[in-house]
Amino acid sequence: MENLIIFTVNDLAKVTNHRSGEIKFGEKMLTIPKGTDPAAFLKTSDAKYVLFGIPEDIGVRANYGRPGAASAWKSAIGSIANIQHNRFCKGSQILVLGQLDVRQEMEDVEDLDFNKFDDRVKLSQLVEKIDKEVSHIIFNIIKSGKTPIIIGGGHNNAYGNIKGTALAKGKPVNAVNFDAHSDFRILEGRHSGNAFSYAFEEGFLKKYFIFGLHENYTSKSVLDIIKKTDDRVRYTTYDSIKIRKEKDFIQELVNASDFVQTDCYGIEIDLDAIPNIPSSAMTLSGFSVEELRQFVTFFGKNKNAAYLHISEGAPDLGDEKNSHLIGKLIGYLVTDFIKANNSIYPS
Ligand SMILES: N=CN[C@@H](CCC(=O)O)C(=O)O
Repeated sequence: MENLIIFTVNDLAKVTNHRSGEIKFGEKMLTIPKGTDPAAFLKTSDAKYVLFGIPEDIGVRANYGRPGAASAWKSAIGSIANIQHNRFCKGSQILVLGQLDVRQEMEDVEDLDFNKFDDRVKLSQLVEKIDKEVSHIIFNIIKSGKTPIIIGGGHNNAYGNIKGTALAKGKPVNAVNFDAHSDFRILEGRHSGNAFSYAFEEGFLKKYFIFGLHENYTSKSVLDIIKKTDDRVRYTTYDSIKIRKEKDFIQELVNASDFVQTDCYGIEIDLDAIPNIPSSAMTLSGFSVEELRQFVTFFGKNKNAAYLHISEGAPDLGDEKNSHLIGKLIGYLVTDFIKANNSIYPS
């Protein structure tokens, strides 16, 4: 895991705002001790959950999107460190592994232009490079018996999560994706819009459920492909649940769960499904934060939940004075997941 920037105990101290009489997550979360091999430490650590950041937006750039998702990790770790450690959720269950080292790659893409074919090829090649690193790190976390909590980055990283999980489990895995988009676009070179189609095509993804697809942003060709693979790829639309009210939110959670829980599954979240959250494909219409939290709680309390990935949040695209809000939202989702997951595996 050489392309990893380890999050040290000093880094944690810097982002934790200490107050007397209170205990914050930052005072309880574990870090990799200096000079220790992270892969070896993972195997011996008591933590059940491993926090891993991917501060990149190269996949978003390769998908003609608006950069900014690289800033979510910093915002998230700053918020998570300041959550209260109490009877409801304990920071000591979390090991903060660190972030993928994408500094050079982020510099390399600064002047690339999506409209130029050669630049697009370069962007996709860099996404493939990140895919390899992500899958290797996720493989190591899962092999050590821990549950990864991944903070993106673009939704391109779903590919590495799925591949790493499948390789660690020795079989293809399932995924449930809370998203306005299918990310099942054609195999035209890697980007943030085709993580699931690549993982499916390459045999790492067995069954895939897209929860809350926006009908306006899903092409006829993708809908046709999904229709042909109904035994393995299914969806429910946001419009059918919240606008036309043809379907019930809770019943749809149950349907999605019945579909994916037959095997290990990843929980994928794209924050562009939530109104007003700064992201590349930001929207004013979509599920509420509370519905997203219910979704995470519902899927997190299943023994087959293998990981949680929160992607596409882009504090840099939002109001400078409130850039902490995405981190705060991510903090809620992380603790919802841990609380739900703990209810099936109490420590
Ligand atoms: N992961 C997001 N994929 C969406 C949004 C693209 C964007 O605007 O960034 C898609 O490909 O449609």
